[in-house]
This record gives sequence, C-alpha cells and structure tokens, in this order.
Amino acid sequence: MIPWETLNPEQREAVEAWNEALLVMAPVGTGKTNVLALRAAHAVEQGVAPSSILCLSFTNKAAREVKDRLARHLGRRGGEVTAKTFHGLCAQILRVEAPAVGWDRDFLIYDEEDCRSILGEVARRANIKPPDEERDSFEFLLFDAAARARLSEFDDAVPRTPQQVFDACLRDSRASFLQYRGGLMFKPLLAEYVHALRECHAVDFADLIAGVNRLFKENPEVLERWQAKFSWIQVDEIQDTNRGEYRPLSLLAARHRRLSLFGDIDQTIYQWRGSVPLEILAEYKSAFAPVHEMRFTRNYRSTRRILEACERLIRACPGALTKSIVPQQAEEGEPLRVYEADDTRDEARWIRDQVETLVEQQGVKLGEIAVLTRSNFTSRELSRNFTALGLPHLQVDQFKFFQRAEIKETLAHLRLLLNPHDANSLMRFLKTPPKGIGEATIEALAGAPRQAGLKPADLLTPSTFETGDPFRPLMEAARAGRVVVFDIETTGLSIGDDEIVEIAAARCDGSSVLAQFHAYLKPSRPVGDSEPIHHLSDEFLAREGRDPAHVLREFEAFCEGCVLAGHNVALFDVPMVRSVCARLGLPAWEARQVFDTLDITRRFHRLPRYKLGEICSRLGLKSIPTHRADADVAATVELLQVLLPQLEAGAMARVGAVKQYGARFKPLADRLEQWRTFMLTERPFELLERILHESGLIKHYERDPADAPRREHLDELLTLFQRFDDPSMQPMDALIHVLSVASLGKEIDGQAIDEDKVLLLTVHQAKGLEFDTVFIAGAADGEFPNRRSVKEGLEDEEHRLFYVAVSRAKRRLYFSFPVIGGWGRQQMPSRYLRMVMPGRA
Ligand SMILES: Nc1ncnc2c1ncn2[C@@H]1O[C@H](COP(=O)(O)OP(=O)(O)OP(=O)(O)O)[C@@H](O)[C@H]1O
Repeated sequence: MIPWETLNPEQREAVEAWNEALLVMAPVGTGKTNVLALRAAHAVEQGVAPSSILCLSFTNKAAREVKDRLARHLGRRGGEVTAKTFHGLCAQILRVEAPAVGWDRDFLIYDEEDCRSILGEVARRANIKPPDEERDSFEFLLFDAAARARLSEFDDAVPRTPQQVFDACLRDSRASFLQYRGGLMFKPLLAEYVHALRECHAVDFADLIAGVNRLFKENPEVLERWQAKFSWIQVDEIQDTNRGEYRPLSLLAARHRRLSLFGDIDQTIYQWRGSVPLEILAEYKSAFAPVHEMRFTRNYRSTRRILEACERLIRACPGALTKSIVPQQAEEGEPLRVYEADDTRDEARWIRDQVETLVEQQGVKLGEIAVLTRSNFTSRELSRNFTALGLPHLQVDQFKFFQRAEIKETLAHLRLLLNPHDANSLMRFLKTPPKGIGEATIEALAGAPRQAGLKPADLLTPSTFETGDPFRPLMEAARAGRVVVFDIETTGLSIGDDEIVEIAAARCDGSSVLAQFHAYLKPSRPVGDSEPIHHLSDEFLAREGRDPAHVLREFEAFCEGCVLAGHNVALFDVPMVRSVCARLGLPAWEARQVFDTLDITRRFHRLPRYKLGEICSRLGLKSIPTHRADADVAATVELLQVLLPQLEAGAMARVGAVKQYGARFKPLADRLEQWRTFMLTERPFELLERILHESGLIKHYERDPADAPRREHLDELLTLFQRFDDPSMQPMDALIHVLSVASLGKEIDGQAIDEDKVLLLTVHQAKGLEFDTVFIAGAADGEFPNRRSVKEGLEDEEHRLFYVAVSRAKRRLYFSFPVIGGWGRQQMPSRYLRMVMPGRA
C-alpha cells in the first residue's frame, strides 16, 4: 500500500505518473529516494510485473535502501524488483551473455589494485621501468589510460585512438614521466593487459561498461531480449552519469519508452570523471518525448538556517538551476558556526570538544555526526589526531574495507573456488598463510610450461595428479574416437529450475565425426524469454519435443565411455545437465570429465576476442556457428581438431612440470576440492567461516597481538557476508553475488555504520547521505576549493561540492580550518564561507 498521506502534492504527482517517461529534477533533501521506491511500488500495484522493473542507484547502499522500502510496501514481490548499481547491472547482463562477448561465464571483477598490479607486470615485461618513486603514479596513469581508451568509443563525442588517450593522460599527469613522452606505444601494452586479464578469467570496471555497450551494439537480438526483460526503468543521480553509462540504458528503454530519471544538476560532482548531465538530459528529452518534467521544491531535511545557507551558496554558483529551496521544517535551527584553528591538531581538538558537548548536553549520538573533508589527505590527518585525542570515529577512506590485505587474502580463497584461473587470487592463496611454495616455483610455473598449455591452475585440480597431464584423458579419448562434443539449449539460465529443450552432440576423433546425436525435449515450463535465443517455440516443442528422461538416458548411452568437450560449457551446460538429471532421478554425471575449448584456445592462441564465431573466422575454420546447438557443435568439433595437435606437442613439457611440482600442490588441490563441495550446500558466510578456520587464516592472524584489528575485520567480513546474502539464491549463486558486491562496492558500501562512532568521510563519499550534525573541516581556500581543480577550470564543480557538503546537515552545521595549513602555509577561509555566512566577513 502506498502511504499517499505522507506525500506532498509534487511527490504524489511523480508517483502517479508511474506510466510515463518522467524527469524529476529536485534540489537537495526533497525526497527523491523515497519517491523513487514508492513509484516502483505503485507501478507494481498498477499491474507492472516486479521482475520487469529496474531501479539503478549510485551506491549499493542506496540500492539496498530502495530494495528495503520496496519490500516494506510490496512484501515478497518487492524482492523480484532489480535494484542495483550500474556496474552491478552490467555484471548481471554480461554473466548471462558471456558467450556473446567471448568471456568466460565465471568471470571475476578485478578491482583497481589487482588491475594496476597486472599493468605494472605487463609494463615490466615490455621493459618499461619507471623509477621506484614514480612507479605508483605511473601504474595509476596506465590504469586510467587503459580504462579511458576502451571507453572512448562510447564516452567521447569523437572517439580517440588508445595512443591519443594515453598521450592526453600523460600530458595531464602531475608526474613528469618525461622519458615516456612520444616514446611509449600504448596499444600493444593495452592488448597485453586485456589478454592477461582474460587469462585470469577476469574483467575490470571499464570492461563491464564497454562490454555492455558493445554487446547491445553488435547483437540486436540480445538487446531485444533485455528490452523485453526490463520494460520499466528508473535511474537515480542521473547528474553523475556519463555517455557510456547512459547509452545502454537508453537502448534498453527504447522499446517500451518507460525510462525515468531523477537527479539534481546542481549536485554534479563527477564531471572530472566524464559526467555530462546537460547533454544527456537533452538527448533523453528528445528521444523519449513527451517527457513529463517536474521539480520538487520542498526540503524535508534541514533547518531554515541551513537551507538559507544552501540557497545563498547555490545561487552564487554560475549556471546553477536551483533558485530557491522551500523549507518544510518550521525550525529556525541553531546558528552556523566557524572555528579558525591554529593548526590541524587544534582543529581536531575543537571538533572533539564540540562533539563531547553535543553528546553530553543534547543527547546526540556519535553515529549521527559526520566530519566531511574535501580530500582524503585531510581526512587521514584528522583521523590521526582524533585517535590521539580519544574521539571514537570511523574513517571511510582508511576503511577501504575490501582493499585491506587480510580481506583480500581471505576472499582470494573463495574466489579460487569459483575460478581456479584467477592468477591474482592464486598468488594470495599460496602466500597467506604460507603454503610452502615460493616465488621461484611460481615464476618457473608461469614460464615454460605455459607455452605447453599448462597453467598453475591445473596444479590445483586433483584430476591432474591422477593422469600426470591434465589433457591426457582428452588426447587418449580422441585417439580412440571417444570424445563427445555437445551443446544444449534451455528454457532459461537458472540451473536449479530451468529445463533443457535441445541437445546436440557429435562423437569424434582427431579428424572426423563418427556419430551424431540430436533431440528436442518437451519442457514442463514455457520457454519464455529464451525463445529469441534458440528460436524454439512452446508449440514447436509441444509437437517435436520428447520425454526428457528418455532423451537424457539415450544421451547418457551415447556418451558411454567417452570424454566430453564443449565451448564455454564448464560453468553452465554441465551443471545444467547434472541438475536436470538429478531432478528426474537419473544417475548423475559427477564423474565425467569435461574439457572446455574456450579455455584450451586461450592457452594457445592470442586473439582479441574469444566468441566462438570470431575464433572460427580468425583460425580460418570452415564451420560457422549460428547459436543453434547443432551448428555450434560442428564448429566446436572443428576447433577441437585444430587444438588437439597443439595439446599433443606440449604433452612432454606438461608431464615434466606436473612431476616436478606435484607433491607440493596435491594436498592444496585436495583441500580446494573439498571446499568446492561445501560451496554447493553452505551459505556464503558458513563457507567463509569454515575456510577461515580450516585454511589456518585465523591462526595466522592470531599469532601477533598487533594483528588484533585484522581479526576484527574478519569478523566484520562475516557480518557483511550475512548482510549481502540473498537467501532466495542457491548457495553458489549467492556466493557469486556476495563476491561481486565486494569487488564493485564503493567505500561506503563496506561500511557498517556504527552508532558509537563519528563518521569521517570525504564529501564525494557523503553523496546521498544525511546527518544530524555536520562538521566541514579544512574549509580553507586552496583546500576547499581545491587549488588544483581551480587551476584545471573545475571551480564550479568545487562550488557544487561545497553545496553537497553543506546540504547533508539536518540540524547543525559547523565549519573549521587551520590558519596554518600543511607545510606551514598561511591559509584564508574558504571563499564559500563568505557566501554561506555573508555577515561573517
Ligand atoms: N513527504 C515527506 N515527509 C516527510 N519526510 C520526508 C518526505 N519526503 C522526504 N522526506 C525526508 O527528507 C529527507 C531527504 O530525503 P531524501 O534523502 O530522499 O532526499 P534526496 O532528494 O534524495 O536528497 P539529496 O539529493 O540531497 O541526497 C529524508 O530524511 C526523508 O525521509
């Protein structure tokens, strides 16, 4: 039920316009988030299927809030709405469509640190070695350029070449890097980097955005399917969106034309990252005309005094749209205050004193107080001082939770279970707690055997030790004409619920097809959204489909004594057949070995992309895959026949390496295999708890009393795993979901807001939040506005950032700055203070 009585007329108008393309531009604190959730709930009440609704937010925290509110209004049906961040949506789509972009279905999302370490390695291999003191900023430069270069096609009005992007990043970089000006060929470096990522079955953030853009651009039938899935879309914080993010959303909505945007141009604070709100809004209004445009004006958040400050500040900002903000509260509120501190320590002491007074005299809770800063640097300085002064606080930057070594080391264990190819996690797993396998061994493993098609991951697979060479069963079966290549089509992607509608298979040897198998199966559920993928309709299957149990028994007989192979089958097709067999009470396929031609191709061929069709054309094969099971099987057979001689040629080297390293790796492989079985039945937090104990991680962090905070972080990780768990998912799917939140999460997402601690965070991190009391520290010219941003022509963005900071406060707003800043520099009050408090000058 919609609580209409709590809504003001403008909020009500927005909710009532549930069936239109709606654009809500609304100043700070006017209730956008709440209206967004209620509007989706109302759409469901009006008959829109909850599963067709997509709500996008800027942080996971905001997305969770939308979900919670929907659950409150809609009950169980609220859970069917997709509420995510944009990156989360890309990951969801690409996991389903992995074959269409040539990615592995089990792809991991690497965070900035993982990507930078790969880039550093790739650069070293190319003999690019910046001096030690520049290495960090050089890796960042490469990371930034690598992202921009891949997104240029979608982000820039005029696309640039990778070299142009790199040269521009180099020009803008603060460090000198003189030696690289005009001398570094960026394109091959970028290609190496992307290849290294894919070898780990990994992607980065830029891949997610570029991947979805390319997917929709090149595969109209795929786009059509997602258009049918999400027919009702609304997006929050549109002002901080760039073209590469907006475009796929507008494509998704092109058919149903129900795309609604919420935001506030005057809170644009990510222009430096390429957000172009005005252009996007103009594009939106013309593409989705007629757009119902409206503004919210009433602020429910702040006292009149704070709102007056907000209004004065934003009116003075060139180009701002907000002319007035109507206060809903009658309360005048306390006067704003400024403290000119002697230095940072004095500033921290003053804040501590004010906080103590508020707590003792006015009963304010520590968790309702926030200290906002422009830079991470000031935040860290204050944190050091607060610690010395005994003020309980939580610094969000320092709390880059998922970046902490102990968290990464722990998560590496889980990631490795899902994806043994993840080289970064493998290294972390081997090092902590130490597994007795040193750098030299790993270096050696990453060298020669690789050309023979061996990866370190093979040594963590128990079957490798039974055969002495991971590919021996495949080669032997091929010689005996006992390889079955197969492909299936299904009613959908849920392994536990969906059904198989077509099986195609071919038994072959190294040069020819010896027998074929093909059958349609009659499903007990409609094909639904999957029909456009395989073009098999319910009517056709009702007519041609046979009893699934019979077909699967025949298929089992066809595969008798054979080894199986397929393209990108390891993570979907095989578990799907197992699940359907189990549901039908047929003997499971547990013991069958399956070889994936996507994995093998990648070991021997360096290609820009690994979609089956692209592999076939690059390697000059005759077969053309068509997304029909039998055509794909024919293409895969031909591909396998090209790969087999290469596998044969590397056999000796692989056997040698397995012999040499086997004894040390086998116990680890067995342990991982055991955890993999628990992964199928235990909830993510239960599995995490098991691994923490059985891996020796807990013991490792208990050895040194100085490690006590690390232990606490591991406990927090367990709590977060419980919080992020989605009980409606199967345990393994839930684990994939939890790990993707961990890698896509912004700093604030990992935050267990603590009632007993003041929150210390940057203004960027405070976006969308509100607090009873706000301190804006470091409010000095040069710091806020930031000197460098002003120099780069981004002064208006600094102005808006100050506006965002000021508008987070509900009841009290304090400013402070040290007269003597860093490096003993004399500081003047921020120019914005004069606007906020004109009488003060
Ligand atoms: N109709 C209403 N009645 C009472 N309180 C409301 C109403 N609408 C919004 N609020 C309250 O006003 C505050 C601000 O709302 P919300 O955070 O949704 O605003 P917003 O527009 O998203 O803000 P911002 O853009 O500044 O982040 C919240 O505390 C919310 O509960």
